[in-house]
Amino acid sequence: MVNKEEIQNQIIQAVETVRRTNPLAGSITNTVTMNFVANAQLAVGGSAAMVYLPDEGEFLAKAGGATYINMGTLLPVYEETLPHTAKVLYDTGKPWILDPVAIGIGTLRTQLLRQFKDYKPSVVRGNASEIIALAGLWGLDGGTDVSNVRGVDSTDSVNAAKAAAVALAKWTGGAVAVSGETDLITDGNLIVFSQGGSHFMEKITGFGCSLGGVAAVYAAAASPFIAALTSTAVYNLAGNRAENKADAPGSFQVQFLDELYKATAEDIADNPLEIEEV
Ligand SMILES: Nc1ncnc2c1ncn2[C@@H]1O[C@H](COP(=O)(O)OP(=O)(O)OP(=O)(O)O)[C@@H](O)[C@H]1O
Ligand SMILES: Cc1ncsc1CCO
Ligand SMILES: [Mg+2]
Repeated sequence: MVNKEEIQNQIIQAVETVRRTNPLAGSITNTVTMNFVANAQLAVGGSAAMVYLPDEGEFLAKAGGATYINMGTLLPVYEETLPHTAKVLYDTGKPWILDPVAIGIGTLRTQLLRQFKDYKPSVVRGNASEIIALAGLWGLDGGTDVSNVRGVDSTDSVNAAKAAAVALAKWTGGAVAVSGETDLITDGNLIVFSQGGSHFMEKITGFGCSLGGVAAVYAAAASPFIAALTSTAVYNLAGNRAENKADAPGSFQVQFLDELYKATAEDIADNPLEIEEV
């Protein structure tokens, strides 16, 4: 039997531990949304640091409680930085979050994402099309050979990524979070649907990226599954609240960061979630 109350207690623990301990979660992430990722990490109580170079990725992997890797805007140096950092994370057993942004574009991205299969990210976070394409690239159930990602955007529904998400979580032994109007989080045994958020989140770039960065902050203090659930829940809660205070995307983003900062552990745990067994 699934104990929802136990999951909610663990969410509360994760939020409180992060606010008390200010864990470092380093990132190698895209240049479009880097600032938003760092600010969201700080708003929930974490500490942020962004780097590009191989030895600096290794340094943060070892120094931080968890690491965020986002493939958004690849640079030549990432051919060395990303596999090097991911291997250090895997070898040291440190949690790491992979956001396979724009999977399908270019050969370096494909090559790097293929390599990550063996370094088993603790949380894979992406929109539905990215999750389906990654399962396809790794030869897992629910995946497709051809990416339906349109640039960085999804063309698939969250539900269409269910089998891929479960297969990825079973492969990594961690968790997978699929974002969309309703979010889906799985550890391969349970599937949780998290409600909330706002349509404005599609009108500002980086809500997905920053969600991944926040998941890394929580992964420094909780299991991958609870980290994925907690980050998704606080995003849905803060998105709802910000929508009530803003009437356009720019002011929404400002209100959202404030609500991320203000959300209590209990309110985050109480954000609507539905649980089913795989
Ligand atoms: N229509 C919507 N209604 C409610 N919440 C939404 C909606 N669309 C996205 N969200 C929320 O926005 C956040 C980011 O999800 P999204 O699927 O847009 O990520 P993404 O496509 O990877 O974004 P990006 O690549 O721009 O960072 C999640 O918390 C998700 O719940
Ligand atoms: C728009 C964009 N392009 C590369 S990364 C990024 C941020 C959203 O994923
Ligand atoms: Mg994205």
